[in-house]
Amino acid sequence: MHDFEAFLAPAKINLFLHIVGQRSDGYHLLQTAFRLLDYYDTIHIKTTNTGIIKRVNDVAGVPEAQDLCVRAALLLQKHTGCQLGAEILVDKKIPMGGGLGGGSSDAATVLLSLNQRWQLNLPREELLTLGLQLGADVPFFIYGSNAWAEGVGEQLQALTLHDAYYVVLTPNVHVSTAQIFANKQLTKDTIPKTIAAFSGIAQLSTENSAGKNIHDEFINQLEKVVCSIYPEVKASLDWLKQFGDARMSGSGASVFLEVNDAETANRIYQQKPKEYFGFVAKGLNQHPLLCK
Ligand SMILES: C[C@@](CO)(OP(=O)(O)O)[C@H](O)COP(=O)(O)OP(=O)(O)OC[C@H]1O[C@@H](n2ccc(N)nc2=O)[C@H](O)[C@@H]1O
Ligand SMILES: Nc1ncnc2c1ncn2[C@@H]1O[C@H](COP(=O)(O)OP(=O)(O)O)[C@@H](O)[C@H]1O
Repeated sequence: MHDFEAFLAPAKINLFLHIVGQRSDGYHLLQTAFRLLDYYDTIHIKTTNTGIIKRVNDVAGVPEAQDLCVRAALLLQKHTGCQLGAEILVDKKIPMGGGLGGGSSDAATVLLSLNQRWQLNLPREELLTLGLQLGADVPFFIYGSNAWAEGVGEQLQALTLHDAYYVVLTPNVHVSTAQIFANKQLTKDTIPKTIAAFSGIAQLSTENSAGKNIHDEFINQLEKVVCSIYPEVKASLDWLKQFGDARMSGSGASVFLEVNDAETANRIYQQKPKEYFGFVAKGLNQHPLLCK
């Protein structure tokens, strides 16, 4: 690992997710609130002068050419004409395809770190536009703070959230995002909400009762459809709901419960059935690479 530098790529959860319309290309227009978590992949990067982009470890289920880290580095290289290269070691901790944004976050971390280490100094806005080419969640991870998002997730506004801890469970199923968005049961014309309405509710901190601070008006509209197709997701959500107002993140399969303190989160987590993968995380206010 000599000469490699480590860069963190945090997970995210969607505190709510509404579908408010559909674009002419079929993509759905969303409203969502993204929250960063202190649960990370680590991307180790060594810059080289060979011009070659190379992933130096195996990642189960992700061929090198499809890895979002590699694709992000190649995109940045092509966009800028940069002659430098990079060796990338991807240390995955965030479950893949679990609605926690790991792949998107890895890509954002590569764009942010190589922008510096290759001394490209592209402004944040340009990186946001580049990131969107790799996935709808990538701009959020480049944005730097928790965010209210619209469009397909690329129209971002900073969101101030109170301190909170999350119990996250990821059932061992692969949810197809495309399949869920194509489902006929999905509500696609929810009346848009305002960031002010969400912020008002999100600021309400509950002193004693767990998980009451995300109001019923702000739900994950993909959750019902995912639960009807994947009983494992429903089971883990039902388990968490014993303790409060649990939600699904993104298009699943991960589910989470927000609580006020680490003690409560750990107490709930310790009771989880052994077959569930999960973790406890603190909500972050800023991306670790973009702390002012
Ligand atoms: C719904 C979110 C919320 O964070 O889910 P997660 O990926 O985090 O679970 C994201 O916006 C997911 O965005 P992204 O990760 O780019 O979606 P993909 O997996 O590439 O999308 C797969 C397919 O789902 C459909 N799709 C996706 C996003 C969207 N806003 N409308 C859609 O209709 C499209 O058919 C697309 O081809
Ligand atoms: N570095 C990476 N980490 C995770 N997934 C990756 C990566 N590169 C490509 N992928 C692909 O992207 C898909 C979505 O990954 P991820 O962002 O973890 O989930 P989600 O979009 O559900 O939040 C994975 O199923 C995987 O095939």
